[in-house]
Amino acid sequence: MTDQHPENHLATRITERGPIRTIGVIGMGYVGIPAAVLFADIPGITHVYGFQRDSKTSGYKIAMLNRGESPLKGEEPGLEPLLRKVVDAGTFSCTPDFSKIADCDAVCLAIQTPFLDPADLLPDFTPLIDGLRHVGRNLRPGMLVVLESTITPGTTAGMAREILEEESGLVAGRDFALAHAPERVMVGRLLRNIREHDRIVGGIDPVSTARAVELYTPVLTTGRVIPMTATAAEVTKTAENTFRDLQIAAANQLALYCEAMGVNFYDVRAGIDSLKGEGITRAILWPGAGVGGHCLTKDTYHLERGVQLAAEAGMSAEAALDYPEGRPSLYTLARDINDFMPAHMLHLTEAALAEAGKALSGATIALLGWAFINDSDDARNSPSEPYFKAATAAGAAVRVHDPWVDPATSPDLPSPDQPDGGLTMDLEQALAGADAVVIFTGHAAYRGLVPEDVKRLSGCEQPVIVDGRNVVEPEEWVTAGFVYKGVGRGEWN
Ligand SMILES: NC(=O)c1ccc[n+]([C@@H]2O[C@H](COP(=O)([O-])OP(=O)(O)OC[C@H]3O[C@@H](n4cnc5c(N)ncnc54)[C@H](O)[C@@H]3O)[C@@H](O)[C@H]2O)c1
Ligand SMILES: CC(=O)N[C@@H]1[C@@H](OP(=O)(O)OP(=O)(O)OC[C@H]2O[C@@H](n3ccc(=O)[nH]c3=O)[C@H](O)[C@@H]2O)O[C@H](CO)[C@@H](O)[C@@H]1O
Repeated sequence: MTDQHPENHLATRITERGPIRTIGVIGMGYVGIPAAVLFADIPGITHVYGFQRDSKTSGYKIAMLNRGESPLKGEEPGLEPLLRKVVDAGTFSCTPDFSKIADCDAVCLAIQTPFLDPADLLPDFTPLIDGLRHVGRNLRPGMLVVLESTITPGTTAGMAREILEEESGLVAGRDFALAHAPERVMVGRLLRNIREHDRIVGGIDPVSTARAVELYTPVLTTGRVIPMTATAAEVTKTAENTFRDLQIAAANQLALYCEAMGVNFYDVRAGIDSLKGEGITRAILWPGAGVGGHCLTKDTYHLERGVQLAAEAGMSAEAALDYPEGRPSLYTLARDINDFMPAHMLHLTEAALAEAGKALSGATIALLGWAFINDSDDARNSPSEPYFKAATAAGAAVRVHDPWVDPATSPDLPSPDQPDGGLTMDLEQALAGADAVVIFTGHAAYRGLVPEDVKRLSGCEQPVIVDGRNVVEPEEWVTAGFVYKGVGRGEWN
């Protein structure tokens, strides 16, 4: 007998299975580890398996986690004590044995989804597909499968569903529940973000959504669950970062206009920001040397690809995208503007050196900041990198400093072929002989730079400073004999 209402079939299977007691989280990384230990700390949960493949690069995490030690870099308040608590309580264990997925009521996939090559902007779903196959082979009726990874809209109801059904012989929405619940964590506040941020939860059908809401609700403290469809959840995640990137691009473009008109962007920003009130406040962000990191540099392209795939999938006529003929996407244009900012920083450097009677070729540049974000060692997709490459190609000698990024442990070095990768944590070493000091990251250490000290350390009669994060006070540096340029600052010499 074919069930006219497959979701009722699923509801029956879920009822038969009862409340969620055993959970699996695949991918013991920045997202998976906090998710797993928070699940394991919920009263009534019997066990949480942290599934981690025993790979060369990450297999070491298995033993570490089972000892109650976190393999994550940097400070994560509360994480290790909670990990130790649930390991000691026996409610969490890490394993490479995927067959234990069959014992779970719910399985979450928190696997990385990098872009293979920034040039083609296509995501590398290989690790995620491998994880989905492991789940499919161990899938049981009534189970809930949740994708937490950041994915292209359409992936949950499309590729993921197909793989799970192919591997299991079961039918999504009839035999098992399937949903997407994107992560909004930020490194340094993983546990807090999961507990306090609202949680978007989207199923491929209402029963799947309800089961996913049941899974995540006990984890939240001040956050609330926001239910929707799986594809809407995928669009929400990618669009929330697309919008942030767009807002930054709007600030960057206005900063370029202000420079061209000899106007101080920060005066204009204060003016715009003074407009307060319901419906008229402006969300103006900050211009800078560029946009880096793992989220904003990619999520726009996930969103764009989602629209493209929907069109190619021949969605119903009304789903075809209606957009001004031949016009580029506003969002990819925003990406282009943000990706232009390192080039703008080089133009500012060249102009400032020219005012000091020097050329870019043959100049020595102290590039301050390799991390993509303030007071962090995270250098993923750092805007400093394209600047470093372009300045070096133009004949400048570039010395990179960052007080947080340790050359000995950093996977992304300015020039790996150099003994220390062209990166130093010693500011005096970086400043020695510099014709130009160029600030790329708003580290607190750079806010306290004293112009006279920097000039002395550089040994340069008329040095140059280019401020990409508005962290120094122009007048102090001009008075100390620097040629000053700053993003959005116009003429200050
Ligand atoms: N890190 C963040 O701040 C953050 C924030 C929001 C969203 N996200 C998204 O969450 C996802 C995970 O990101 P992350 O930072 O935790 O990645 P990560 O690289 O830190 O962790 C991924 C883990 O999964 C493991 N893994 C990969 N393939 C596997 C497989 N087939 N089976 C078992 N384990 C496997 C890896 O070995 C690694 O330990 C990504 O899609 C990312 O975009 C990350
Ligand atoms: C869970 C998740 O996905 N979280 C994301 C994560 O994003 P992230 O880690 O990439 O950090 P961002 O702060 O977005 O910075 C990115 C780059 O943009 C530059 N920048 C920033 C602001 C500005 O006004 N002008 C700029 O030029 C900055 O220097 C840096 O290079 O945290 C944000 C909250 O911090 C979240 O909103 C965002 O969803």
